[in-house]
Amino acid sequence: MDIVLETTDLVAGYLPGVNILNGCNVYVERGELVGIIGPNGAGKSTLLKAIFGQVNIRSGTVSLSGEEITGLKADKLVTKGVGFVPQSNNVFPSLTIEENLQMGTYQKPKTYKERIEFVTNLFPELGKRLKQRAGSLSGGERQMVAMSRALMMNPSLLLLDEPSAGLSPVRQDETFINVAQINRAGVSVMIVEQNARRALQICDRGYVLDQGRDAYSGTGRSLMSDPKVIELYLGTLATDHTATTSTPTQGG
Ligand SMILES: Nc1ncnc2c1ncn2[C@@H]1O[C@H](COP(=O)(O)OP(=O)(O)OP(=O)(O)O)[C@@H](O)[C@H]1O
Repeated sequence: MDIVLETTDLVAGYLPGVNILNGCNVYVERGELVGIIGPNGAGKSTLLKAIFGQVNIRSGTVSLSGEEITGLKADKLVTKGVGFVPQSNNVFPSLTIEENLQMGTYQKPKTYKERIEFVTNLFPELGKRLKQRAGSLSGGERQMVAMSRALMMNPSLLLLDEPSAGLSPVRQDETFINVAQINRAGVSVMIVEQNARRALQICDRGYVLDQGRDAYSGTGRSLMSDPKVIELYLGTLATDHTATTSTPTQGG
């Protein structure tokens, strides 16, 4: 397996004595789109923040393509090929789309031309509106700009924290399509989502986090149709109960 990202027994938290991640093991293979779902407060966003050097890691490791990157700070991680798109405040509203994208290459300004070609090929709509201020965009369009800005550094791994949060159903759909498109362009992606069912539809694999542990893992399809996962996390809307091949990972 060609593994881009792997966390091993990750324990992390914000306040002294309170662990939010309680031994979390996840990985992303090169080219994969991996979803992290689970109940409110399970530690999904904390997992992304711990990987991206924004939460204290108390034990365990994070590796990027086999190199240990545990606890490295965000600026280092960006140069090593990790892109992170936080849930909110992820564009500079007073700057134009073009200026936002330029900020994405501030560490490697020479690559700007090549990278802007990449993102505007991916999202032609952005290319047409480069001079528009980001603050005047809809929530979904802002997410597109935020993801594009992270793509300006040509990341080998993109971490997305709830990109569909706060968007209308139509805009959520567009955002999931954009994420799938980024992945198809060759970028490995780890996405945290509250909209679990929709996320699992576009993911190659997923993890259900519960109380800071990876409780279940499997293909998107197997998780969506696993009666235990449905009962605990997805509600009662599922219709396909045929496949039950997800794996309880820690006795979950
Ligand atoms: N900055 C912080 N300081 C202290 N505790 C925090 C902080 N951020 C998050 N927490 C706590 O960590 C726990 C996990 O939060 P986290 O945001 O990782 O969960 P989540 O699974 O992403 O949940 P949600 O789906 O509701 O966003 C929660 O109990 C939360 O209150």
